[in-house]
Amino acid sequence: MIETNVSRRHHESFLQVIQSYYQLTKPRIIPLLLITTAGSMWIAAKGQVDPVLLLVTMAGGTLAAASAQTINCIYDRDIDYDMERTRHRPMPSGKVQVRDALIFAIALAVLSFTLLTVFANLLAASLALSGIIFYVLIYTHWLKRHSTQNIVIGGAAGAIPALVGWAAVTGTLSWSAWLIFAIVFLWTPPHFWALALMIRDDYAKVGIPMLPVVEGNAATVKQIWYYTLITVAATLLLVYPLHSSGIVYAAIALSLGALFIRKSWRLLHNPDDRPTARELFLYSISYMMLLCLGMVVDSLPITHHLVNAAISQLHLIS
Ligand code: HEM
Ligand SMILES: CC(C)=CCC/C(C)=C/CC/C(C)=C/COP(=O)(O)OP(=O)(O)O
Repeated sequence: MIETNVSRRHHESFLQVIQSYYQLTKPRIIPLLLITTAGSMWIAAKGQVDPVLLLVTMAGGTLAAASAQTINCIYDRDIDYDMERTRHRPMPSGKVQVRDALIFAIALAVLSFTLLTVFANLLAASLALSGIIFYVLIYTHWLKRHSTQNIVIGGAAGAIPALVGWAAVTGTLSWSAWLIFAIVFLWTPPHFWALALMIRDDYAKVGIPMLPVVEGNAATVKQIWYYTLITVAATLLLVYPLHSSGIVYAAIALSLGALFIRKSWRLLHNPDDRPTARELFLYSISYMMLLCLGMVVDSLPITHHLVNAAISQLHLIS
């Protein structure tokens, strides 16, 4: 009886340890990073992605992002302890020691690099590694605590998975790859500043110079507005002049974009209204998810067949 209780306790604490390491990787953000990788892969492969390559690239991307987030958790453990939202993370709450987290992060990075080099190619592996380095050194170490432009420049790290996807398929980077990178890059300020408007007091408390803290809500919503407009315009360049996506993607990008602009416009006129900021933040996530799914659907051979059939029907009628 006593032995059973002891083994149950061991079992529970083992699960808690696993859970703590899992939380270090900030797992909720990773699926969207992977969706941007997928959008890029499908366009690069013209709708026919090798399933093994897809699996390997997703796994390599996940490991790289998890490594980057773990190092971020180690570095930011002081401010994470002071902020309500992040206080219960594994580092500030003392569930994982710095040395162990560091070993975990290095193991993840090595695994990611090896997997991508062996089963995809060196360019994809190096891009993922540069994503980790950029996120840790440029965003976390250099900019996050020192510049109101922290997330604008730092946003480049979050856009790298799109390059990884393209590189995994083609072994090179093209204009379209850089455009998908730019779309995620330009989308990041509306995504993050909408959230920062909601939790600016938390950032102010720990002295992180997020734009709403330093320049106020009115200046922030203006910036969000401009970035939203440029993001939506950029999404259309995939159709023209690049011709990498077709009419189905164009319709999706236009509809999603119109809604993005509407929500951003509402925030522009209600800079102090937290529910409006929250609505834009939540929408920004659905927007990126659906936009990338639109890239995938548009690239599929069946979509091309259906579109061509519809166009021939229209010709017949007219
Ligand atoms: C420098 C750039 C970025 C910053 C500073 C940032 C910051 C944040 C923060 C602070 C949260 C709230 C997380 C929480 O409550 O624990 C969040 C949520 C989220 N971010 Fe970002 N983000 C950035 C870029 C990205 C990128 C590039 C993606 C994916 C393409 C992304 C996807 C998400 C998702 C999916 C969530 C919602 C997670 C949930 O369900 O709670 N973010 N972001
Ligand atoms: C290819 C590759 C490995 C790319 C790395 C991409 C990556 C990890 C992007 C994450 C972007 C993000 C959610 C930042 C939040 O940081 P934060 O520290 O401001 O968030 P917090 O306030 O919740 O701690």
